[in-house]
Amino acid sequence: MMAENTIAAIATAPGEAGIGIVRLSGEKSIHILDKIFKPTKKNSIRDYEPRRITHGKIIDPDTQKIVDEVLVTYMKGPYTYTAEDVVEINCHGGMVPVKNILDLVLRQGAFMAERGEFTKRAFLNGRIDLSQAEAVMDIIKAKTSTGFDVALNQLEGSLSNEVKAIRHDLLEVLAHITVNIDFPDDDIEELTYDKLEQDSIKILEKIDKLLDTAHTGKILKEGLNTVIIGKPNVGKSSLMNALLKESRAIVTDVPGTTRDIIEEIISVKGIPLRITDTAGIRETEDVVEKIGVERSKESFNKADLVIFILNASETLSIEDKEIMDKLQHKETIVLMNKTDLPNVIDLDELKELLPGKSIIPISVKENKGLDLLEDKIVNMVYEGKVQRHEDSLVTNARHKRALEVGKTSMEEGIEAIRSGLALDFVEVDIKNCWESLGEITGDTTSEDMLDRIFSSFCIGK
Ligand SMILES: Nc1nc2c(c(=O)[nH]1)N(C=O)[C@@H](CNc1ccc(C(=O)N[C@@H](CCC(=O)O)C(=O)O)cc1)CN2
Ligand SMILES: Nc1nc2c(ncn2[C@@H]2O[C@H](COP(=O)(O)OP(=O)(O)OP(=O)(O)O)[C@@H](O)[C@H]2O)c(=O)[nH]1
Repeated sequence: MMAENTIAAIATAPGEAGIGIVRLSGEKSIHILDKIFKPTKKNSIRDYEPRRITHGKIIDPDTQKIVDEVLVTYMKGPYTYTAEDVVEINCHGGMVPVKNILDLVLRQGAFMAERGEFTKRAFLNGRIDLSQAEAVMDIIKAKTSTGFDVALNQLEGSLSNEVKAIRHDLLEVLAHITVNIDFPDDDIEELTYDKLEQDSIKILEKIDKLLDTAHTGKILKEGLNTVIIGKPNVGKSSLMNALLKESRAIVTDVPGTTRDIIEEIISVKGIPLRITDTAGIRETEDVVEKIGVERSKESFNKADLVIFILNASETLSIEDKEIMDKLQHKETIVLMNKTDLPNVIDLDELKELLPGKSIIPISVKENKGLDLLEDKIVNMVYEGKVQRHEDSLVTNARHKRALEVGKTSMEEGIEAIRSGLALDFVEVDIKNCWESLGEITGDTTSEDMLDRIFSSFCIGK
């Protein structure tokens, strides 16, 4: 099933680089290449076997000007990334060669690929399912190697296989029901309802098991929004630096903002902590005012985790207590820093002020207690539910919703079975569940939804 248009896009990131790649996919790929490529050793690209890289020059057929010296590969469908004919032109890196070659192939009849269109074609042509296509994007966007592992796992079909297995079970139940609707028999019916209930409960349990991985999966993929809070001089920056040093972290300035919101991503045993901080606020002396500043308020409200730092060598101040008041409904880890100095904080009083919060004594200066902090974060994230990150199968909010909707249908189905409702009612619920789960693999996903999903991809993917 070939799409009509041959599409083209720059596949590599913009900017200075060793090599840049322009990729084409579709029936006319080779035809277009033929018009603009002059191989060094042969007369035509067709003289070469597919999947062999070929040296030559891209020449503008209108002006006969050399556009660049390149290596090209053509791959014959259907055994390619998109399952269509694919051509990749490896030119010199940098903005000019890729842009000129893209312009040239567009002039020769290729269409500019939409975001995610190569991967969309791989999906539409049946090479991968929807959750695998989404995994490609997660791979590109991964911020830690654990996040990457989870996405690669999904690309390999870990989630798809689970979902397919559940949908298979659902079909069996549906077949069972159909037989009973078509050949109703009172004697068998008693038995059937019992078996039906058991089978349905088993399916529900499988859905629940998948849903249990969603909490961890989301964090591994998107990171834990974290705010470090504490009055001036308690050691916030020191803690950040200490964590950064241990994590070989990826530091990013979020582009498009006025430099004042800085987000740093720290990897704590593979868990990405997205630490947002507002640079300007650091200069304000007044802690209450700090929290009052709109932006820090926002990041505080949004935070999944608050790390609150106290200075163990100073008695609790009003500022400390004002921060504590705001922590009640927040997942918080309390750090008593500077424990290398004489401790003057009354631990019992502190525990009373911070009911239910974990309090960890540390000394950033002497590098003590940081491992306890890291362990605490790891435990919080995994919640004792998922043991290894490989088991985090659900990482995507869309998949989670589909599972939740499927779960509700299944629960309604079981309820209908228990109330002894007619099989037609049960059938509807189970069918609904089957359809919801099909949205994960893309079997029952609407056109609109597909457009929405792929439009969030990178250009050239
Ligand atoms: N140059 C280049 N590098 C790349 C990609 C690419 O498209 N081009 N990829 C893009 O993301 C990734 C590799 N992913 C790919 C996945 C499947 C196929 C593919 O041709 N699959 C066929 C044939 C397999 C075979 O028989 O050898 C298939 O599954 O039918 C190619 C690349 C990473 N590196
Ligand atoms: N003795 C001791 N000093 C520490 C420790 N951690 C940090 N400090 C020192 O405390 C001072 C303040 O540390 P910072 O990390 O700048 O504190 P901060 O909370 O970021 O300060 P502000 O940016 O003003 O809010 C520095 O001189 C650090 O060297 C510790 O565990 N023990």
